[in-house]
Amino acid sequence: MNMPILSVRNIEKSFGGIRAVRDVSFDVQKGEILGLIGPNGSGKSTLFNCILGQLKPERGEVEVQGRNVSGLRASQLNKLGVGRTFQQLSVFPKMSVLDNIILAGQEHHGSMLSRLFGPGDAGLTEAAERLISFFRLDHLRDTLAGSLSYGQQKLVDAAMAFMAGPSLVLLDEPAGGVNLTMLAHLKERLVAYNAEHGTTFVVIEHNMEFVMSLCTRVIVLAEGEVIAEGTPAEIRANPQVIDAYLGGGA
Ligand SMILES: Nc1ncnc2c1ncn2[C@@H]1O[C@H](COP(=O)(O)OP(=O)(O)OP(=O)(O)O)[C@@H](O)[C@H]1O
Repeated sequence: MNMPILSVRNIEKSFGGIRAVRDVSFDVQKGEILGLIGPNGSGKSTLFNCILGQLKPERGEVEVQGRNVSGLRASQLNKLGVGRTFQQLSVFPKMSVLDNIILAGQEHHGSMLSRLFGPGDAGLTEAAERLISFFRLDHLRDTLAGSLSYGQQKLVDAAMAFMAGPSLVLLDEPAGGVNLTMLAHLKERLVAYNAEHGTTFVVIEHNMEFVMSLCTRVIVLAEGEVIAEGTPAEIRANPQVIDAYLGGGA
């Protein structure tokens, strides 16, 4: 069995009396697209933030490719090939699509990309243009990001995360607020990126259609605990999962 790209071991995180994440453990293999779902308040964001060093868990460890990364900051994780997207867009509305993506590349200076292309702007511009083409945004290259549709901005956001050439990306509700046509495009491009680059994705998502058709495996959290894990078909048919959603009113 190959070494997992991500190992989450016995993570515990409480806020006062609320045990938001309770002894959660799972592995993610290279190239997987793993969905992390669960009713509102089940601990998904807290778990993401513990993995990404934005919250300090009381207990547990996180390993990336066998290396203990507990306590590392986001910028340090970035250098190890771990990227993320946020629920809230991180594009600068008054900058063009191209400049937003180049700027993201500059922030990842010293990352895999600069090892591949060198740190010069020409390399960054070339890489940004490749991602713009990949997401089929060529016609919007010089358009201000703020004037794009929400779904198009989500594509730019993903391109920005991919500028570091990450091997693992955690996507926080990529489908939120995106219309159906753009959703299909986003999903198709994420699957294509995964197939072309072998990039591993871990996806928090409320949109069941999206998550079940995008992901190769799904983990379900309820009240801070993993209650199920399996293929999308297994998860859809799991009575405990159905109960958790109906009980949680989601
Ligand atoms: N900073 C905080 N302070 C206090 N309680 C918090 C904090 N962050 C999260 N919680 C609580 O921890 C629990 C898990 O919340 P979390 O946001 O991780 O769930 P979630 O599954 O991401 O929810 P949603 O799907 O609604 O975003 C909830 O009971 C929430 O109220």
